[in-house]
Amino acid sequence: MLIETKGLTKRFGGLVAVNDVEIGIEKGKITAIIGPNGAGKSTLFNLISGYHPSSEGSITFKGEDITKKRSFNIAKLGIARTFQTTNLFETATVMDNVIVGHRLRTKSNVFDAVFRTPRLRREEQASRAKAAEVLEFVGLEHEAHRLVQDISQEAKKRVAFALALATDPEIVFLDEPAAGINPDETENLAALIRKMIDRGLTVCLIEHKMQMIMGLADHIVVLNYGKKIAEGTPEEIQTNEEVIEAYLGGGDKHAEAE
Ligand SMILES: Nc1ncnc2c1ncn2[C@@H]1O[C@H](COP(=O)(O)OP(=O)(O)OP(=O)(O)O)[C@@H](O)[C@H]1O
Repeated sequence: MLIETKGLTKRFGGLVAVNDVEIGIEKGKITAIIGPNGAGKSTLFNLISGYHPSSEGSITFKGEDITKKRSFNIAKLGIARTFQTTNLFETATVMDNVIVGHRLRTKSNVFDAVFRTPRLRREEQASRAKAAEVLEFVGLEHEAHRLVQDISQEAKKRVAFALALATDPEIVFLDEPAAGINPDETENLAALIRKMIDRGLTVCLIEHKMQMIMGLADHIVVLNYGKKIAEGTPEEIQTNEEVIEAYLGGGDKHAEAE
């Protein structure tokens, strides 16, 4: 397993958002985390990517304990993520947005910036080259110099992917990558996710669009009220009684329909 969690728990005051969760994310595969609204999916992502400290339990990446690491150091290890609402700089170009993502991996400091040292110039060039490479990968090479505010919703999703890829990750966590886009655009993004797998990446995603997930995921983990209630192949999950009950049973807000 590339990533494993054991007994992972997150409490917010009295609320147990993630409750004793054990998952394994296999290298080179697409793992989907599904569950009704408020099930703890985003919190689980936040724990693994170091945005929230866990209350209990452990997280390992390639056997190394990363439970206590901060988000910056986790990103450096090769774990990237996108957010439900990625904060892009709307009035900057697509290219500049992606360059910011790449700066995470560079070393220049204020001294370098003030004196425009060779290191800074070298790194700027490298960042630009990396941004161009990932923009081509996500199919946005022709939009690189457009302002983010002028590109389509699907293209913005691709920029978010490019930002994550610019950090040279081994695994990418995608938080609802297909939210707010139409079925054709959703299929395009699914194809991009498959392309990431073909290039040797591992993908873990949260998604409410069941049709997309069932056609894309190798392995599905289902959360409900913070607990893992099922996991398995799409076929196994679709026929799992507890999963059907979680989606169709009581409760106020449930997963959005296709
Ligand atoms: N920072 C926080 N402080 C307090 N409670 C939180 C915090 N983040 C999440 N929660 C609560 O934890 C629970 C799980 O939320 P989370 O966002 O992880 O669910 P989710 O499965 O991602 O939901 P959605 O599908 O709506 O995004 C919810 O009850 C939520 O209100």
